[in-house]
This record gives sequence, C-alpha cells and structure tokens, in this order.
Amino acid sequence: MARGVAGVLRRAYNSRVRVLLSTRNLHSFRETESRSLCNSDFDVPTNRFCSGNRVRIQLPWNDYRFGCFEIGKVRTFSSTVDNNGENDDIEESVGSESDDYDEEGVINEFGDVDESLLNDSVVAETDEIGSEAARALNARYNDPVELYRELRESEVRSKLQLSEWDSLHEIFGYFAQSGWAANQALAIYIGKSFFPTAVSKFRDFFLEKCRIEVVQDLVRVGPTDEAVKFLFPVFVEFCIEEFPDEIKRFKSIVDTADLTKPATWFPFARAMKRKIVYHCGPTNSGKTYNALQRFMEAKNGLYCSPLRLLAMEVFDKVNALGIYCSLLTGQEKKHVPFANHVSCTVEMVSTDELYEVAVIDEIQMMADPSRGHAWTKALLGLKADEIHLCGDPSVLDIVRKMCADTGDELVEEHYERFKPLVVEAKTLLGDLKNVKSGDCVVAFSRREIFEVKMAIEKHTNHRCCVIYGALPPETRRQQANLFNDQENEYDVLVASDAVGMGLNLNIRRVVFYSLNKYNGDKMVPVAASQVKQIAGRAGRRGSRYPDGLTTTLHLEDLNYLIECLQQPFDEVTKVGLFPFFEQIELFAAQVPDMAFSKLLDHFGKHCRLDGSYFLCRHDHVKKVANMLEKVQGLSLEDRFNFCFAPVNIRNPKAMYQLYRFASTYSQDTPVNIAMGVPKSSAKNDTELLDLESRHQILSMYLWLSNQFEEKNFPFVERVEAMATNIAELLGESLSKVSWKMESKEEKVKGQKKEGRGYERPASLIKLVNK
Ligand SMILES: Nc1ncnc2c1ncn2[C@@H]1O[C@H](COP(=O)(O)OP(=O)(O)OP(=O)(O)O)[C@@H](O)[C@H]1O
Ligand SMILES: [Mg+2]
Repeated sequence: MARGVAGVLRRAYNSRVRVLLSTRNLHSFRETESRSLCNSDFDVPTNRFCSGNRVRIQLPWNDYRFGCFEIGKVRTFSSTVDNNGENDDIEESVGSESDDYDEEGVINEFGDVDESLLNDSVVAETDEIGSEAARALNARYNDPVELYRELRESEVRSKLQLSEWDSLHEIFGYFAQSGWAANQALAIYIGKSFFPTAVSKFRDFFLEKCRIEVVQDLVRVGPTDEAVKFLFPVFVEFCIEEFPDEIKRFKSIVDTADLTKPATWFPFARAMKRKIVYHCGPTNSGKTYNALQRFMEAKNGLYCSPLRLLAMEVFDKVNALGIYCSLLTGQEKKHVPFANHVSCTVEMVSTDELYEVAVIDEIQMMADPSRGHAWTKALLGLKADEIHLCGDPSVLDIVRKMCADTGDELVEEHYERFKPLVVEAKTLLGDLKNVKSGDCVVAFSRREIFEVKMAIEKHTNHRCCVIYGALPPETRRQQANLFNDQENEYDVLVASDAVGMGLNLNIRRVVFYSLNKYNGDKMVPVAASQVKQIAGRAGRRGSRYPDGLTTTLHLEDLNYLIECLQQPFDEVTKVGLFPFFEQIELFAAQVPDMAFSKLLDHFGKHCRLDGSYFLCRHDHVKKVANMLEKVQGLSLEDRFNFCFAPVNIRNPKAMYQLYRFASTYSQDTPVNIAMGVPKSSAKNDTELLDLESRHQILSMYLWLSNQFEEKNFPFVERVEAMATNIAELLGESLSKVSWKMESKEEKVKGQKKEGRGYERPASLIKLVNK
C-alpha cells in the first residue's frame, strides 16, 4: 500500500541509501538522466507525497520539482532500492489510502507552500484520464527522442491552415503558462526566467519543422495538459541541444547555491566522535545549571548563549566561582588572563577551536526564522568532545536526526520543573491595584510597559523595574538586580517578552497584562510556546519564591493562558541555515555585477536545501543592503559585514549612522562616532528614546569594530565609555519615569487605520482612575 512505499522511501532516506530510479512516465528524466544526470543516482529526499494510487517524490537535485511515478513504477523502483536488507515493505500491496500523508505543495525558495505549483502538480495526475485524442497521439509517437530527431532532420515546412496555426499557438501558449512544465524544466537546468524564451524558440522550431500529421494529431488534443505532457520530452531534447550554454550557466548557479548536507561543511567536527548530551525539559528545571556544572569541571569549555545578557551572567557567575572565563559577544571581548573557558553569544561561536565541553543554551532556537542558523551551525560545527544542549523538547526529534547524520552519540537527559507552575484562576480582575510584591507584569509594547509602571506606582505603594528589548543589556541587568535585591523598594517588575529567556529573576507570579502582540502588521495572540516560556519565569529554585504562579490581568484572558500552558511542545521539523560568506562569494561569481540585496534574493531562489532545513529570513539584511547600495568602493565581504550589523531598521537615526560608517569606511578614513552623550537623565519619553537610540548606535560601532581592522574603527575605548555612561543614564531615567506616554487618541487612530481590532483600553491610568 501507499504507506508501505512511502515507508520504504522514508527509510531509504533515513539510512541514506542510494536509489536507482527509472521512470516510464517522465521520459524527460530518463532521457536527460542518460545525458546529464547519469542514471539518476540520488539520495531519496524527505519530501514524498502519496495520493490516490500514486506516490509523488520531490526530486533531490532541485527544490522545486516533482516527479510523478505510478505506483507500478515505484514497485520497480522499490525493488532497486538497496536498503540494506530492510525491504520488507516492498512486497506490500499498493492501495490508495493516503490517510497518513497530507497533500503538500512544493517548497519554494522561502520554504512556503506554493499553492499554484500544488495545483500544477495535479496536472501530472490527469494523464490517466487522458482524452482519446491524447491516447492516440501518445500511441503514435511513443518515442520522443525519435520524434525530436525527425523534426531536427526535417527539411520540409508543412503548409498549415490558419486554424491549425492558431491552435498550435494556443497549445504553445498553454505550454508556456504551465507551472508544471516550468517546474519540470528545472530538471535540465532551464531556469524559470529563461523558460518562456525556451518555449518560444521551441514553438518556432516546431512550427518550422513539424509534419502535418503530427500537427493535426496535436491540434486534436488542443491546449491541454495532455498536449503539454506530450510535448515536454521533445522540448527537453530541443533545449539540451539548443541551449547548452544557458543550461551550463544555470547549473553553475544552482550548484553554488547548494546548502544540502550541511553536516559535511565541518569536516573536522565530523572527524570527531562527539558526545551530545541533550538536557531536555521545561523552563526552570535546572537544564542550564547542570550543563554549566559540566562546563566548569572541564579543562576548557565554551558556553553559547542566546543573549548578550545571559553570556554576561554566565561570565560573572563562572568567574565568581573561581574559574577564569573570558567573554565574547559581538560588541565586547573581555579576555581574562589564563582563562580556558569562554562565555559567548551563539553568533560568535568559532568552529576552529577545540573544546572539551561546549554548552549550547536554548537549542530550540535552531527553529527561529531569523537567527536559527547560528544554533544549527554551533551544533553541527563545534569541535568539542562533549556538547551539552539545553532546551525544550520541541527540537528533540530533529536533534536525534542530526546526530544520526553526523554520527555523534546522543545522550538524553529529561527534566521536570522543580515545582509545578500554578495558574491563579482569580486573575487581577482588571485592576492593577491587585499587583503584589514579587509580581512580574508582562506587556508586549514599550508604551504599555511604561503605562503599567506608572499606573502601579501612582496607585499602589509598589515600585517597578522595567525590562524590554530596546534597553541595553547592562541596563536590563541593572533593573533585574534592582528587582532581585530584597533590600530596596523595587518589588515589582514590568517587562516585555525580553524577560522570557534565561534570566534569573526572583519572580513570584507572572501576570500577563495582555496575551496579544503586535506582529508588525496586526495584533495576534502570543504564541503558546512563548507564553509558556514567559510564565515559566515564575518561581525559581533557590530564590525567595520557589513556587511559581501565573495569571492574567483580565479574566477574559485566563482561558487562553490555560490553553497555552496545556499545549504540548510543538514538534519542529526544520531548523535554520544561512550560507557562510564564502558560499555567497562563490555564488556571486556566477552572477557578476548583481546588487548585493538582489544577490541575496537570487541565492534564496536558487538555493537547495535538505528537507530538515530552511533558509533563515534575511529581510533585515536586505533592507540594509538596499540602503548601502549607493556606497561605492565596498568589497563584497565588507558589504556582507556591514549588512549584518545589529541595527534597528525602523530607527532612521541608526540607519543613517550605519550609512555614514560604511561611507567613511569605504573612503579608507577612520570612522568616528560624531555623537555626544546627554549630560543628564531623560525628562520625557522622547529623551528616553533618544538615549536608547544613542546606545544602539554605539553598540553598532562596537560590533563593527570587531568585524573590521582597528585602524578603521579606532575609537573603541571612547565609544565603550560613552555606552557605559548612557546605560547608566538609562538606569537613572527609568527610576524617575513619571511622564505621560503618547496620547490615547493617537494610538486609537493608528489602530483604526491598521484595522487591528484591538480593544484593550489604551490608557491603564484612566482605567485605574475609574
Ligand atoms: N541542583 C541545583 N542546585 C541548586 N540550584 C539549582 C539546581 N538546579 C537549578 N538550580 C537553580 O534553579 C534555577 C533554574 O535553573 P536553570 O536556570 O538551570 O533552569 P533552566 O531549566 O535552564 O531554565 P530556563 O528555561 O529558564 O533556562 C537557577 O537559579 C539555578 O541556579
Ligand atoms: Mg536555561
């Protein structure tokens, strides 16, 4: 049955056997295989689809393509699978159930399902139904190679009637529009952009050479999928002979954008037999603690953190315990003399050094759409005898698969929370006066955070610390310490989701101010995994509040909170990848003079990926690349580095400064900072935003100084001092915040315009006053 065949395929894939494939249905493949794809000897890809009595296989040498194989053929095919004796499924009868296998579309360059191609693939299934005329046509000219030869050698031009002429034009028009044919043409490296030209040349050739009988037979079939399927193998023959240069060029592009088998990119790591220990469990269960124990015992080690803040925390903690440890983030390098241990951010991982123990924290971030590639690279590439992964169970299966690929030993350690998280059903009944000492109120916008802080401070005796993403790590840390310290008046924390990862905070109860978040386009419910992660911050072993509580401000949000906490962890099926600079450089050589932002797009379109990986999003990089396009004189590598600088693309000041840095650098002049530090803390929100923005610019300078030579960014010390100064001013400003935020009317107007349908009261102060 279908499931059995798919089982064989999957097993074949998993055991990485080579498969010899021959197809009857797709003449084109058979013919092209004998020329360029030589026996079609390939690893079976993960994507396979069963429907009706067919199995469809996404072919491996190009992402976009489907081959369609009749089950009968798959039997033939199956019998050629060298599956190391595991061929018990092959004898199963072929049925039509496809219950376990949903229809899926073709994965396009962004990993999305391309509906149009899905529909096109249906074309491949219609041949069975095929019209009488089509059957006759196929029976008469069953060897496309022979038909092509005949056309090639023909010297007579048939006299066509006007109606035949029109019909042929319609048929070729239909061919040119066929997503299926365009897709299949990729098999012979006819790119999508060249496909229409190739079809038009093929049409001219056909009209010039074709015998009248063939024309008449074809016209009888008309502009249909059957006609396309009949013509396609002939088209393939034509292209191979007519466009060898185009094919070669496109093949080189596709080959240089090959991101398959990423495990093989790290031959030194592959030469090692590494032991991977997966500390798997929910938040607050001791995963990082245990991994760090092993890290500290080792004679040398590397800790990879998801955040600068956490890297700093581990750096401090480990040094405080008497183990010399250096710090390495994009912005700072603190080398501790005699240190054999390093705490770094995951993006800074070096796959050149050899370690006894490496810890990769928050490994589930491999699935992050933008940053995932850094975790994937660390896992595949680190040269360490022992690698400790800390994370939730969502990536456990894929880690198992990756370890099977790399040949590493995997040890799984499962954890439970020290104390279960308890949901308080009463909620805060919509009133912030019910906030208690040790509460962390979570809001999802900067504006709400300040409104909540001011409302609480105005109407209760509590004082609030704040933590949100735009604050420098030093300020976040200062706020966290202020909150953790029992000796002061700050006993409530108001935070964004920036609080969700790793920070050790003395939180008794996490209160969700709302469970909706603006996603850059509209308000959407916060993802269950994020809700879990944030709620899990409550109650910390060894802290003042070992028992964790969570609730919502409003009663109507409670059900969603409970729902989220009850949801099992998602199972991640793909993890992120991104090309190294060297890969981009190779690719760029194939498309000279292409603008960098276009180059990235082009790479995205042509890159090949294995089924367990996706290409990380790079919209942010493209925006910067667009802006820097006007800067002349940057090498590709310089451009690559500038484009990856940490910049808030929505902050015009920061974008302008980045542009200025790149322009100055391109003129080989030392880059200065040309910015001062305000003398006092912020007196209003605009000044606070200005401080945040200045710090981001300084941080960007420091990051760039680590990518380029010192002579280009020589003012590091001064910039560091300024950054420290601003972080302190920010801390001071936060303790004094008492100003009014952006007016309610403005916000409401904005919401209406964007049609967010967001009904929560915009001003909490007014709500509390009522
Ligand atoms: N065996 C232990 N002895 C003492 N303290 C511990 C122990 N295990 C964990 N802790 C403390 O419990 C708290 C939570 O542990 P840890 O940070 O390792 O959890 P985690 O599972 O990594 O959580 P998260 O998902 O937040 O990263 C920390 O403050 C840690 O120091
Ligand atoms: Mg942890």
